Amino acid sequence: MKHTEAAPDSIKIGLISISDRASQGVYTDEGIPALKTWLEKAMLNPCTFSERLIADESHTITKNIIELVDQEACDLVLTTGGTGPSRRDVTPEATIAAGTREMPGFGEQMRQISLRFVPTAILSRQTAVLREIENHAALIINLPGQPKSIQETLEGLKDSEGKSIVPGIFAAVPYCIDLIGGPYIEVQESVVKAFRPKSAIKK
Ligand SMILES: Nc1ncnc2c1ncn2[C@@H]1O[C@H](COP(=O)(O)OP(=O)(O)OP(=O)(O)O)[C@@H](O)[C@H]1O
Ligand SMILES: Nc1nc2c(c(=O)[nH]1)N[C@H]1C(S)=C(S)[C@@H](COP(=O)(O)O)O[C@H]1N2
Repeated sequence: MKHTEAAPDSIKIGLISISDRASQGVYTDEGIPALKTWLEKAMLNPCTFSERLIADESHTITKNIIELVDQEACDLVLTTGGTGPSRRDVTPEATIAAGTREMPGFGEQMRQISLRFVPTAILSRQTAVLREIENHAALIINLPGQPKSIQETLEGLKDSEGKSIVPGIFAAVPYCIDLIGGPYIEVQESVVKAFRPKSAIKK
């Protein structure tokens, strides 16, 4: 469906929580709820979510990303967890295996943002990729596993009056999805301000 003022494009979003313990029921998964809560607050488009809670297994992560893009036609896939230096943290490599091209700027910006919250931000190896198949493409982004890091990285750092100090990575997502031929994403400006060149803004 093409964008019109009356009917914003609907967007399909895949959410993957990657945690050995949450997937085994040792603790309750907070990753998917935190992702959904933030997206429901930020997105003005109607969204359909496909959710997966899986262990830190490389093959399973790659397979789930590919299924969400190729079979469920997701435009955007967000993962949470498994980006650190522990032996079991394999999300970045599994994401790269599912991608056709890497988008390193997302990881770079996330580490910059996260350094404003935790000195251990540099321990996250998070990245992003495009997966481009015939007639469809998607953006896949890794977020760290700490549930609070989801809002921190997507929304960025704000002052006490809500003014942006460091923009969150979601600011660049709508234009990236435009460029890969996906739906026109509109976001709640008070949550995150999307950056698009003037020529790409639809009235
Ligand atoms: N899906 C989740 N739900 C709730 N809390 C989580 C989740 N993932 C991580 N956490 C919390 O964030 C901390 C750091 O996340 P990290 O991804 O490094 O976990 P981990 O030590 O690899 O363990 P696991 O994969 O079993 O969650 C965890 O120790 C846990 O307290
Ligand atoms: N915004 C933010 N980024 C963060 C964190 C956090 O709490 N907030 N935790 C850091 C820590 S302690 C680690 S080990 C790495 C990797 O986390 P992961 O293995 O849970 O993905 O993310 C880092 N990035």
